[in-house]
Amino acid sequence: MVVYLDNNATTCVDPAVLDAMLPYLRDFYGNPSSMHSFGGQVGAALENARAEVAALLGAEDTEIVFNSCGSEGNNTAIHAALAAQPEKRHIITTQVEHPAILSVCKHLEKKGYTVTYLSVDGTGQIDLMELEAAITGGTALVTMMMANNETGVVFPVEAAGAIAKSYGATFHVDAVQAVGKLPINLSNSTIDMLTLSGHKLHAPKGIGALYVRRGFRFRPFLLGGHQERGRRAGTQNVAGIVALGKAAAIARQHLPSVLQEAALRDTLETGLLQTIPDCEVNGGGSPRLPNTSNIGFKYIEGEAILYMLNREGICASSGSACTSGSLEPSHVLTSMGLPYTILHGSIRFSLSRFTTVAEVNHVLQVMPGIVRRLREMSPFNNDQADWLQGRDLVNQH
Ligand SMILES: Cc1ncc(COP(=O)(O)O)c(C=O)c1O
Ligand code: FES
Repeated sequence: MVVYLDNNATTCVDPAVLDAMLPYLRDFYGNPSSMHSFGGQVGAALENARAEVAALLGAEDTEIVFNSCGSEGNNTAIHAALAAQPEKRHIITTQVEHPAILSVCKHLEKKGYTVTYLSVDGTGQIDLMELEAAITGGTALVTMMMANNETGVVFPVEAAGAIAKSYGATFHVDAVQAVGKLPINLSNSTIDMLTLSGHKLHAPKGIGALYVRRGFRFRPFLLGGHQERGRRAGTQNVAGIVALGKAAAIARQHLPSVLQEAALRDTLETGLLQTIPDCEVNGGGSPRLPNTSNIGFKYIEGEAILYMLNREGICASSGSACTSGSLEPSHVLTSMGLPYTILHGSIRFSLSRFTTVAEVNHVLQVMPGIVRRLREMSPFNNDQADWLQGRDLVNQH
């Protein structure tokens, strides 16, 4: 049995989504831009999908631009915001964004842009006063995530957007983790552009969308053909778009019962906290996504926990060094100022509407034993241990 609790990394394709897309791989292979009706029927499917995605976001159909993934959406949005106000060379983002934002910002700094990275507190939350203090009339863009992929912490985006608007800055939101998990209504919103990604909401990988508010002076990132009303060149991923449309329709139906998902997450979280000493919920003091639980188990390595969980058929993840291939612990947890023991011993469980009570119970059954065994093996089993005092040791992991 595989217990899949890594839904913030990616999700399974909903069987209904697969059924909807298959005909567009097998039978209806026409080009949606073609003049003949064989292609034309494909074009109609695209527009239906666009309407479904728009409905999930409370947007208009024409405000949805299909693309390949969340990373593309984020890159495009930043590019478009800077092109819309080329005289402004200041960007505001946060320290805990996804690399698809942070890497672009680092790159832009080398090109002469100034970037402010807003800090977060111990609960993973930003301070709007810090945004107020940083923003000026010269700020081209404020970009932040709606919900954090590692901790699930939700940012007050509408309030941040109101500040951005009052200074004339473009406001972009990376909602890759939020879409389908939180209600979103862009019809009355401060958001100019919003990124989503299909594979986080039970559509396949390789399809995404960027919402671009009507009237926003958008400059395309990919130049070429006139697809997507000239806003994203390239023959569309028709099957992927149909899949995203179906996934959006299902997500919209499912939204009212997202609270049940939160109940299952809470069962997992409180169960672990009750049975395992010395652990805490990262971001627990902030509003969070209903599906995410990031827990720090002190004195042991997250990677060791993942290894043991894997042997039990349980998929989870850690935002720390080894899994991401870098030598640093999670930039999100580091920005929260968490102690080293937590930084290295944190595990993210992320659920979906397909997660069952039996799966959660399985985790609750095996986790206490795993943590106990690892702690027995660990020489570092209290906060006073010498190794914790030596900062330089941390980077050797
Ligand atoms: C918050 C956030 N933004 C962007 C992305 C990138 O999305 P994609 O994998 O579709 O490029 C992810 C994926 O992990 C994410 O969690
Ligand atoms: S983060 Fe991988 S060993 Fe510490």
